[in-house]
Amino acid sequence: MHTHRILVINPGSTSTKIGVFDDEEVIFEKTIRHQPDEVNQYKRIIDQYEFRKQVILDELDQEGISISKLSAVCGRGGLLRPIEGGTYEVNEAMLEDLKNGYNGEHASNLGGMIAHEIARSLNIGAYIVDPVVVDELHDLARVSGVPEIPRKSIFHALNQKAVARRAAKDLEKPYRDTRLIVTHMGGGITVGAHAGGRVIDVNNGLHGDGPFSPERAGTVPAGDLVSLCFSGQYYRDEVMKKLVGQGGLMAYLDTNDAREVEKMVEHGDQKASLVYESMAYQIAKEIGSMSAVLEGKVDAIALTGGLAYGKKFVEEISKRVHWIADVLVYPGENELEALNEGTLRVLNNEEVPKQYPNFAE
Ligand SMILES: Nc1ncnc2c1ncn2[C@@H]1O[C@H](COP(=O)(O)OP(=O)(O)O)[C@@H](O)[C@H]1O
Ligand SMILES: CCCC(=O)OP(=O)(O)O
Repeated sequence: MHTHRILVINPGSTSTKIGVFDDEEVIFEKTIRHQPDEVNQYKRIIDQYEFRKQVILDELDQEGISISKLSAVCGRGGLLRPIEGGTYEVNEAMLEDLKNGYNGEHASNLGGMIAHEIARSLNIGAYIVDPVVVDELHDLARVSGVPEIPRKSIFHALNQKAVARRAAKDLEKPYRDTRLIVTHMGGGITVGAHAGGRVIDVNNGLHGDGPFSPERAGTVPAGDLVSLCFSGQYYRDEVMKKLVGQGGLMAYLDTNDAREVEKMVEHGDQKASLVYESMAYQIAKEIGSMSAVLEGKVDAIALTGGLAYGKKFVEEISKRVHWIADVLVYPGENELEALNEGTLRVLNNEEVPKQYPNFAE
């Protein structure tokens, strides 16, 4: 069997991560961090398309990796309609929903689109794996209190699933039989309750739900938000930016880089200390709430994402939740590997790629 060379693309809110794999072996991996000004100059996520694509092509070029040798390209999937997990072929219906941001705006919308463009020029397959809209919510979790606003499943599905499988392996149990609270802490933060191999509850990490994050507001007092919206002071886009992009650490400390915040804390900045500890406090609260979802039967709490590199930050969370279950820490994420594995399963004919439905038909 010949080797499959796969390019995987993971656009996140604060970074673009890329990897090139020969079968399971990574031959190139790079995280390109974006300054807030660099991405915030674009009004809409779709406007970042050319910039992010060029960044990827330039990195490959600098590394001397020719795209002509690729067998497939895989991108992180974005804010599509709710679908089950798995590997999907990028098709026209999907491209349409990604372009229009069917469920909102997030950098992951660009993953499938860029994968498609690169793949099309080479006449090879383009895929997405476990997009951020994977929906396995328990019906109880959907009820918000306002019938017109059901709760939605928008989260780091790809890494939550990958880390949950890894934690289950470390606990020497099948994932299906493991009850976990997985907390992904990146540009956005999501806390998921995993039971029976499904994420039965999770905060919507994008649109004002759960802890605040390096660049998102999380849950805010709803009444005050309504007043702000109708104050006549802001356009819709401006309020949205306060929730996504300019919220959280960005709003209080003018940076979405937790390492910068840690430096401020080290230098005795009281405001930075309060805000950083408050982010850990809110995460711990969300973990506590997911422990109630799992009725206190929790095998482990897994902390992952870029923020999980911060030792003190992890301690701040752990000290408030370690009584629930053991805390396992998996800093960074396995998203590139997970994208590659999902694509390989299709190229090796172990799995048939799923088709994103044409909802217009
Ligand atoms: N070594 C580290 N220590 C503390 N925080 C870190 C470290 N590395 C990355 N981070 C923080 O993690 C966040 C980004 O996480 P990441 O999972 O890469 O985000 P995304 O994929 O959403 O862009 C940033 O706030 C970044 O500063
Ligand atoms: C939309 C949920 C996924 C998410 O927040 O990803 P980032 O942390 O990469 O922005």
